[in-house]
Amino acid sequence: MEGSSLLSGLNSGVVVSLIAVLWTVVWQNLQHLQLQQFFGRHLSRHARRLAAMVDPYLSVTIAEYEGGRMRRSDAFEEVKAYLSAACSRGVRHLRAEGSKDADKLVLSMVDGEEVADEFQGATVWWWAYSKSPPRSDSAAAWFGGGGGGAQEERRFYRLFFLERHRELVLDTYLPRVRREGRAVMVRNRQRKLFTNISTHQWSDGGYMRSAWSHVVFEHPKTFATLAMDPAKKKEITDDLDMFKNGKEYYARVGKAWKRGYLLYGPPGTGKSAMIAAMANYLDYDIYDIELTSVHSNTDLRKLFIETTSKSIIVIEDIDCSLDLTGARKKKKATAAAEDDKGKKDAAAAAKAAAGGDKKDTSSKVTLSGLLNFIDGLWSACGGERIIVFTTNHVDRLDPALIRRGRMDKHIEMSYCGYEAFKFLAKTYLDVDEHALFGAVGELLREVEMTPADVAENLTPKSLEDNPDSCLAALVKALEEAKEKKASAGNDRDEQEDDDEEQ
Ligand SMILES: Nc1ncnc2c1ncn2[C@@H]1O[C@H](COP(=O)(O)OP(=O)(O)OP(=O)(O)O)[C@@H](O)[C@H]1O
Ligand SMILES: [Mg+2]
Repeated sequence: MEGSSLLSGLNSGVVVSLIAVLWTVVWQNLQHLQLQQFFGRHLSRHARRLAAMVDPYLSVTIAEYEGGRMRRSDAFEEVKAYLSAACSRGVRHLRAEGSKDADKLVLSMVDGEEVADEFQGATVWWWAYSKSPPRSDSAAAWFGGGGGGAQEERRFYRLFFLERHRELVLDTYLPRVRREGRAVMVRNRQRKLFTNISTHQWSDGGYMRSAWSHVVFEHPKTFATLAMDPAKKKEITDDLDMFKNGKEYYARVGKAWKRGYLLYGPPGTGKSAMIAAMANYLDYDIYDIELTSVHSNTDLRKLFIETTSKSIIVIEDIDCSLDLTGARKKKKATAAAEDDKGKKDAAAAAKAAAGGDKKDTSSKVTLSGLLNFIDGLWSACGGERIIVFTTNHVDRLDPALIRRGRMDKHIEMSYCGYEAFKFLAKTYLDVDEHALFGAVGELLREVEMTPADVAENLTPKSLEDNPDSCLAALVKALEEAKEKKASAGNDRDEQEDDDEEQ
């Protein structure tokens, strides 16, 4: 009793100083023994515990998931990035991830590691730890496959500091950590291409890490290699610039910071290529949603909430992946099956028809669910998102879906014109002028050929190929397409005559 009252009577600051002196002596001796690395960590932890008896430590815990576990915490990522710089100094066991620079690694502490940081004369300690998710092993095994790794543990960073540094740490140090963490993240950022994990594989109620899995996005397509009318291209890049720099504008007019693009046109006209070019231009991530594997409107919302800002959310072939208007739509899609051009829709219609009977595999995402996804209350979460829909048949889409305000900009991707051809010739063959350009221009006016087909014809197929042979191949392909078109026209005329006679 006497001892404890004596201890409590002492000024806590004096005790800490005493311990610090003792500690320095022990430390310097240990250095000679080269055991500092090993003992240092353990002793420092014990010394801290001892000191905590008289001058209590406070702690702040930063969890990987917050807000009802719906979204990965930004603060966690920022602390992780901040510590990656500190890590190279004092930590012995590190976790490594790839970075933008192919030769470099981004390092972070493994669980159980601790690192000290100095700030304006105060020492603070960061400790990384994790906890197992509270659910059964069988459920964990179930979700093992997805890139989200649902069986993985929940991770935390805990910051310890002395009570007398409370204000300094909370008001100055932590905001600085977040700021610096963000700067490190920008430096190391690799762009990612996300795809949604089928909702059938989501956890039912248990702890779930992510609804998305991702790969590093490394598509080479840029606006510089996208063949289209230069004026149109400029219009699109200007629009993207306005969006990217429009934070204040959107706040002023009271709109969520997002923009919808509808890309429509025949297959092979560069819709997907345009999305890749947009992502490269803006330096955004891409979230590619496969709607057929989204089970319900609620799941769609969850997917949306998990997207981060500075991203492009893409739904390709929107008319095929969603049965927007029920039975009427299905009939239309089946009719399209007879249409030569609608091969893709036919496959999708067949898939929808086959899937329609099996209740648990069909998507129950509805038009209203999708509209809510685009401009409901949730769409304002996070900000700075572009939503892109692509379709081959714009006329099949519900007007509500594509009205301005939802899909703000409609971009038609069309067959290859002369300007686009010249651009492709320059890109693929490095020629600005050629005797065959005139013939190609003439033919392109008469037959419709997609930029994808033109590009394929201009691609050298062997070492002997040169601009002359590639352009000749293109002219040949265009002439064949013209003949085919003419004979198809003749056949149709004959058929019509027969019908009339009958
Ligand atoms: N305008 C273009 N400029 C340069 N390359 C193009 C262009 N259009 C298409 N291509 C090339 O043709 C190929 C097919 O294009 P892409 O996949 O973008 O077509 P799409 O419009 O998305 O077709 P689908 O409707 O079938 O999805 C790509 O390799 C792309 O690089
Ligand atoms: Mg495409």
